[in-house]
Amino acid sequence: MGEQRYFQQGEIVGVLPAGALDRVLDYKAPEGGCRLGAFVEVPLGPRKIVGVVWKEGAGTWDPAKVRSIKRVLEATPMQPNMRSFLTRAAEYTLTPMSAMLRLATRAPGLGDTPAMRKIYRLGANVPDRLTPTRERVLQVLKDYPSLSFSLKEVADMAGVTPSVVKGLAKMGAVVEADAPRDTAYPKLDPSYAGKTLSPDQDAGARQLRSAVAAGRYGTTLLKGVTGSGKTEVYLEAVAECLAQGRQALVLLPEIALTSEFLTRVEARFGARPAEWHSGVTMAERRRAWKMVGEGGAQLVVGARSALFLPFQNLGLIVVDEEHDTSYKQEDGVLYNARDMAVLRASISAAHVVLATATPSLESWVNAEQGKYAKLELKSRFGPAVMPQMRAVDMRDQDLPSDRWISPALADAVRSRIEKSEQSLLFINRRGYAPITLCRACGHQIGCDDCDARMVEHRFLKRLVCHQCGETKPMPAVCPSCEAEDKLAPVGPGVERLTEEAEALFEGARVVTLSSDHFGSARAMKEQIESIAAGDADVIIGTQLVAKGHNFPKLTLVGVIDADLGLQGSDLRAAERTFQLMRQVAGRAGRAEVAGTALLQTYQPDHPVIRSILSGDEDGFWAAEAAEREAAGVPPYGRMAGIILSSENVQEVFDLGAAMARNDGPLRQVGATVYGPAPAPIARIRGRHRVRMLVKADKSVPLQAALSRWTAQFKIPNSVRLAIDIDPQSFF
Ligand SMILES: Nc1ncnc2c1ncn2[C@@H]1O[C@H](COP(=O)(O)OP(=O)(O)OP(=O)(O)O)[C@@H](O)[C@H]1O
Ligand SMILES: [Zn+2]
Repeated sequence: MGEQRYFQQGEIVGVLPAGALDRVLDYKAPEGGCRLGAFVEVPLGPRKIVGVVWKEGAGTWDPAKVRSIKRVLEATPMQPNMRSFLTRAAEYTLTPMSAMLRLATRAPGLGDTPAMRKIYRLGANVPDRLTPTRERVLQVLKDYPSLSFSLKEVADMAGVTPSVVKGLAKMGAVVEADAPRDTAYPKLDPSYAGKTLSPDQDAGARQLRSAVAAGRYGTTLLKGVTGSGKTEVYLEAVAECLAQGRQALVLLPEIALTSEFLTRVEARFGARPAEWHSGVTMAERRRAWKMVGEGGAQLVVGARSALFLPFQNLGLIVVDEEHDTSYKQEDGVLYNARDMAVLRASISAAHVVLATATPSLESWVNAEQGKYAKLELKSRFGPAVMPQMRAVDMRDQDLPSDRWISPALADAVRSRIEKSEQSLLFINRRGYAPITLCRACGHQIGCDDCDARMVEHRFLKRLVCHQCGETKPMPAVCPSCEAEDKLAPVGPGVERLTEEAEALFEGARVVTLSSDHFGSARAMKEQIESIAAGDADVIIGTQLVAKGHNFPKLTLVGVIDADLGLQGSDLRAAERTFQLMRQVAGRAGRAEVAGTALLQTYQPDHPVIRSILSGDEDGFWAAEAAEREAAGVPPYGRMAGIILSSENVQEVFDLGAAMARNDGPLRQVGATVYGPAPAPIARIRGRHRVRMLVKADKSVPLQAALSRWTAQFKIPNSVRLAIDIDPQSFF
């Protein structure tokens, strides 16, 4: 990376402010000058905000009136390829540049002066009296001359109280010094301890290694059945990247998966990488951000926002479980991390590995068309075989309306308990019951601010709105007719299923895995580890368990409601159900004993259920692709969701109608706008919501047309307009 252009003090530069005005503004370079790309603090009105020196100044202002940059922040200047990434990501997602830059400056304490900490080293003086505790301290410092210890660390290692160390410092036998708080991550060694790979895995690893070694942009779809060892294979791509001296990023869809992954990285490379997600401390996040920028972090494991870290020399991005819907950010800046990973890699000459057992249709089509290279692992690693999948036809099962575990499934669970094997019962619904109904008047308890029912959570002892997060206690009487003792739960959630399982399988250890049940990432990690160690007989879980976990004793998976995802009008309903069912089933039989998956369904002949059971994946994708192509929807056509919201219902409908009428810029490129219509969830947090859908051919330059279209309207401050390119959800 070459040094970027330098501006002398007083030269006019253009600064893009983060998260404020969406414009590059002129400032004077401060005392000492600044480089292009520098992170700076500038005055904006009465405020001070962080920005980046984006380009030369426009010079259109009276130089006497141009204000000066306050100061240059301690951070490596942003590189040109990061600036083009942000620019292109903003163009693609129709996001204001300043909001985009905000994603790239989300380092806690970025504006603070570099934090220092006290470290302790061996001093020149000899203490007047050498007590055993003092001797131990000096010995520790002698043993590790290259480490910088904090007070607590030396004291702990020597097994003394901090005052002993302080005492030695007073005598000059120990030196107290200031050192920067953020330090580089320990070196990862690419040749530390590779596993012996199976022939299939080895061939895959070679293909990925040479793709990374090529040093050019490319994307590989790594499709491997659950338990085939995709992680082991892509870690070889990481090894190659590190050996090339470039940085690597691994994105995981779920924080709960990081801890197991970090352990595997440590086993492979001898040290732990940097971590970036909402579960790490502020101090650690600041360290990660700084070190990624300075090259002191070779590998980052993180959530989607890690894509906006200031990598200096990015050679590889792995998107694990690439089909996962959580890669789509549904709040604020609407972007899909999988697509943005491809964009960032193409700008940085990096390789992308999309790893999954059940690809998204988009990626499957890209691989079929040759845009992505394809790599397949068709069998499980070692003696493990793929689970058998069978339907339980619920029409034949004798079950009262407030029970959900069929006799057939219950028998299967019992036989596993007898053999000390584990069973997993999967239900994709948090809480106790989705509906609370008054049996006197039929009223269903809803959220005050949203057009949504409140979900009873017994564990939290509250009713919770899954749209806005609002909670309230269960009322004593019906809020509508005031009848007493008439409120009843309707339908199952994970907590209610636990209750049923505890009653059915007396004496068995039943454990619930749902995100609501853990106060911290650590608590969840411990629960997952204890299950893996065999401390549970029956696991009741939501979505959380479907992803990536390894429970060696698990041999049975029961899906309580396989039909759940097939309802609704989402164009991806079939795809999602297929992915989810195959993923959940993939938790079974990952070690020696073969696994079975039982799907409870009322529609065993539904084409999607049939293809899930038959395991004819390519057949499923091909049929799904043909249907989408015929309908001209993604990935064969382009779509954008337009969501207008306001507290005033008339205002959103009026604006929506005006937008639909004045669709000239869209029609010009052959795009069509549908709507406006009330959104399926017509009110969230007190705001009324109206949706429109824009459809176009794949070749249409949709973003430009959308910009011209929306620019025609004056959007009142009370209305929020969100444009969702390639929408994944339609609520
Ligand atoms: N070559 C190997 N040597 C030793 N163990 C291996 C090897 N390959 C895979 N394994 C083990 O097999 C298990 C499954 O591997 P891994 O988690 O990588 O599979 P996966 O394809 O990512 O599965 P999923 O899609 O279900 O997440 C792990 O416990 C892993 O350590
Ligand atoms: Zn609500």
